Amino acid sequence: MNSLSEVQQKAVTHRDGPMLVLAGPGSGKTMVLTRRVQYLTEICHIPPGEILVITFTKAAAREMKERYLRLTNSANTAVSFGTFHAVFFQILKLAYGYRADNILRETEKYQFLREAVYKQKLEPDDESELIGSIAAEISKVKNDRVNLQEYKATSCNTKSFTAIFNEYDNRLRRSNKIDFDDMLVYCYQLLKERKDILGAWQRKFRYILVDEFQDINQLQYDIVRMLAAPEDNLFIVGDDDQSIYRFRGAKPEIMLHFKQDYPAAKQVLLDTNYRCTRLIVEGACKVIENNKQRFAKKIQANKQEGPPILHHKFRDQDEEYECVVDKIKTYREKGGSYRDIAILFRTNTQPRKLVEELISEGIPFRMRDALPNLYDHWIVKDIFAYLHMARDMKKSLVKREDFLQVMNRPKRYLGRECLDSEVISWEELLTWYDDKPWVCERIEKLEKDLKMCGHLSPSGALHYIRNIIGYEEYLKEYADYKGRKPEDFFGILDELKELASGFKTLEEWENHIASIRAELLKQAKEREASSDGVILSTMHSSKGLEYRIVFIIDANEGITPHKRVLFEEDMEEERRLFYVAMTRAKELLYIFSVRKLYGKKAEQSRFVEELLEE
Ligand SMILES: Nc1ncnc2c1ncn2[C@@H]1O[C@H](COP(=O)(O)OP(=O)(O)OP(=O)(O)O)[C@@H](O)[C@H]1O
Repeated sequence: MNSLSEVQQKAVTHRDGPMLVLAGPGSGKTMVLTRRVQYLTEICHIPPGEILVITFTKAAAREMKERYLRLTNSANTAVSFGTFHAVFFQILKLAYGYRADNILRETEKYQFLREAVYKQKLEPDDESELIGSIAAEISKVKNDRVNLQEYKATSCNTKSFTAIFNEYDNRLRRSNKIDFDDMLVYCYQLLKERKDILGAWQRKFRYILVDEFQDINQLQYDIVRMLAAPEDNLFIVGDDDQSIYRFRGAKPEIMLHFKQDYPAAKQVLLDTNYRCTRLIVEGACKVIENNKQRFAKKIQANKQEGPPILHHKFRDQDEEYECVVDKIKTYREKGGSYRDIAILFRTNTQPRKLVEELISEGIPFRMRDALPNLYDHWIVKDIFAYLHMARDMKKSLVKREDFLQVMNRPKRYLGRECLDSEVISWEELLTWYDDKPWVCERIEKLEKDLKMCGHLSPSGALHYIRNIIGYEEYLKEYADYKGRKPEDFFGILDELKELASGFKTLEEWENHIASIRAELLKQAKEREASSDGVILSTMHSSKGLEYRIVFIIDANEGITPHKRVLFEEDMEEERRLFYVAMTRAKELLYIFSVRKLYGKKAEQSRFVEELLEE
């Protein structure tokens, strides 16, 4: 067992009242929390049932409980380890008799929202994107306790949003369901209105410990404050530099202002990193020091200097991923385990090509996040509709469904009524519109373009569809209408072109797509069975974890930091994310950038520049 440092000891043995433990990465937060619970039960003789440890994820609660059981050498405990939602649901369960089947499942949620969206006749191009952003907005409204009447929506027009919100909420009530946000809202209302119930829970949980406090939102904080009163035995642990959930409503300023809410609060700083070698700690600190909104602190490493952080710039992703694969193979040949290695990236769409590379090289891997399928994106579906039409032109068998998908992308002024058979007849189309020469002109151009496309490789056809057929122009207008940057949509086309390169025919490409799909399914099944595999994770999902070797890939502007960053506070959050990623490495950290991304010049990430600054 590790012996505690002096400051760790001070935190662990704090007796009563509020306490803030500010901690750097790898400084032993989990260890301090578990040791403190042990101290409270074994030394202070607090009944274990009076202690509540709150974490952000189920996995963290499980991990914390297991570590505590190992520490105390026991098989079970009455200490409660749970997420905010689990704890608040327990309170609601007792008050209202809710059962687990009252909790709305994710699939039901999307079904309810989808139906509400249909009623508004919004006709989005990307239905799942719209539903996702409406779901996030509903969650924000509930969590921030915003008055819906005064709220201005961003996912769609405010009138439709209000109608969708109400429809969704009524649907929940009718089916006697609550969603995850309601758990907080209802719990807050219950404890606010029923002093007797609040009193009972205050007596039950006399000691409350909260992990990852920097990620708390307003509603969670308000409830925790009520529960902790009047004794205020609130022990909070967090690292403001690792706050990465602002987009989900986390308010790191709550931790920064904790001393104002609790002037009597004691505070300690765990500033020694026991995880990473010294050069990794120094590099990470150099980057994070560029943030202005933070508790000023100096983190030092407990470990030796170790090898330097290895930064390398590659020509393109092909060269970059080849190097990742080579290094993994070499490490493995020297007897290392795959599971010692993590490859971290900013967004979960990033590693598609890498995944293909790992599959073809036979390197096992485990993904911590689901990989969204690019081929399910509406833009990709449009492109494939064109590609299929171009292929089918040769046999004069262009399908109605493909034609319908893109007939007005770009605008050709065509109506669905002009098509009545399953296979397109160009003559009939021209006859239908013979009184509209400008439409006929467009039909003839499309026919000619498709014939042309039919002779090209997939990659050549993609270029043709984008530039000659005018799909890029259509996307520009679409982005304009949506108030988005066209680059957001062009990125999908760029990525698709990259994936298409090397395939001579559409058939060859589609066979490859099918085999990758099958392989990913197989891998997902095997994931549970075999535990050895390189870890592939977004930076967000890597929080709290540690690996001997870490690769941060595509450290480029537009990726990390993400291109959607608008304000300085978002940039600081991006920097924190990069800092979290860097501090996952125990011994070896590779940071890779590319000079060309999807065929275009790419700038190295500003975070790399900050790291390399003299
Ligand atoms: N006093 C200590 N002496 C030696 N090793 C320690 C000490 N405290 C913590 N460690 C080790 O340091 C590593 C990091 O600890 P832990 O995972 O608890 O950090 P953390 O603060 O939760 O990190 P993060 O916030 O970055 O996820 C662990 O391997 C832990 O065993």
